[in-house]
Amino acid sequence: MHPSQQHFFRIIYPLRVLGLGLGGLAVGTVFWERHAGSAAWGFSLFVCYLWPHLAYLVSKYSSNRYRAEIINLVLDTFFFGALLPLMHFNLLPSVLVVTLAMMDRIASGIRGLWIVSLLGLIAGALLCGLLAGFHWAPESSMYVILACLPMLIVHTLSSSMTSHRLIRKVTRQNLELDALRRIDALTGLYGRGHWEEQAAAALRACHAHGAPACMLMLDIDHFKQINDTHGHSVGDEVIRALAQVVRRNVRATDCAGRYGGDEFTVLLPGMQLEDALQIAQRIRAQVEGLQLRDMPEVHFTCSVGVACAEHGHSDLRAWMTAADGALYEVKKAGRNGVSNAPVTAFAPLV
Ligand SMILES: Nc1nc2c(ncn2[C@@H]2O[C@H](COP(=O)(O)OP(=O)(O)OP(=O)(O)O)[C@@H](O)[C@H]2O)c(=O)[nH]1
Repeated sequence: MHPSQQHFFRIIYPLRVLGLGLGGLAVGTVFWERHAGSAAWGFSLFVCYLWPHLAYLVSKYSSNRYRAEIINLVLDTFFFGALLPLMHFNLLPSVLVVTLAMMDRIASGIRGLWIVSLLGLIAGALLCGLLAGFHWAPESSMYVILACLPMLIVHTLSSSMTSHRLIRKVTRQNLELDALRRIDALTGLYGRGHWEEQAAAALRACHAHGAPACMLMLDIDHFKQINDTHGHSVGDEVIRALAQVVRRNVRATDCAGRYGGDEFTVLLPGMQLEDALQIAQRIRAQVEGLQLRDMPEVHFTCSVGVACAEHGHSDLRAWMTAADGALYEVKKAGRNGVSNAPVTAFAPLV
């Protein structure tokens, strides 16, 4: 059973007991004022104080509990409809019963429930009106108004609490979804989208006030061969191991991401080229010395392109192209190395 359905079954019984119990107070006051007969009293006592327990037992022992509970919800409104002519359409309790019942059914989110319930309510009112007669006495006395208040107050507060819980749950799930979007599942490094956002912000800071920043672009050498020789799961292990090396060598303020496949990008805000090259060399050397625990015979290396943010980079793509160009140079020169994009002198606009 889906957790949301379990929750639905858990709360519907106490809510029905409470709602109908308080509703019975209002109905009873109207009946008392108009000296209702025993049939009307008997019916309202059944609806308000017996039916909630009966509905619970019916759904509990039903083979399809969800369906049984939906039928119960429609039957609820059929009974509410029947109470309207018995109350001679006393205005306040009638309006409250119809409005609150419809509110609950709309809020349940169950498709079509409110419309079927509305039909059930009209059917109940018509049937009971035909049997007991249609009498019209809409004035609500002060006693009836007072008797309606508990139902109104409790319903309003419980609806607000439900909305409050729902909003908190949706907010929490949105945060979790956001974390999933930001983090690469295989390596735990940032994913491409988040990394690009951070890198674009660093480039904007460079344009705005000359804040330095460097980017490393890493690619595992002959990774396809590793996959082909040892299998995809060893390939994944290699990716994870490289990610660990990257993580060990960056600061908390840096942003290390897996850009896709066997390609990694590291953003180093506030860093000059010399320092960035040192970090790149350190990562490259540590990757060269890596040994997988279960596959010590697998060795691999990586190539790194380094590029500093420049005013001449019109956008992130241009900055990444510079780092990619440096990476290409390393690959061309035989791999397992580090290279940087040529630094262009900044010519101020006149
Ligand atoms: N195991 C594994 N393989 C992946 C994953 N994503 C991409 N790949 C593979 O990574 C390989 C990438 O190879 P290429 O970038 O074409 O080239 P390479 O073999 O690394 O060669 P060079 O980059 O030129 O040194 C492809 O075979 C992809 O199928 C992944 O998540 N796990």
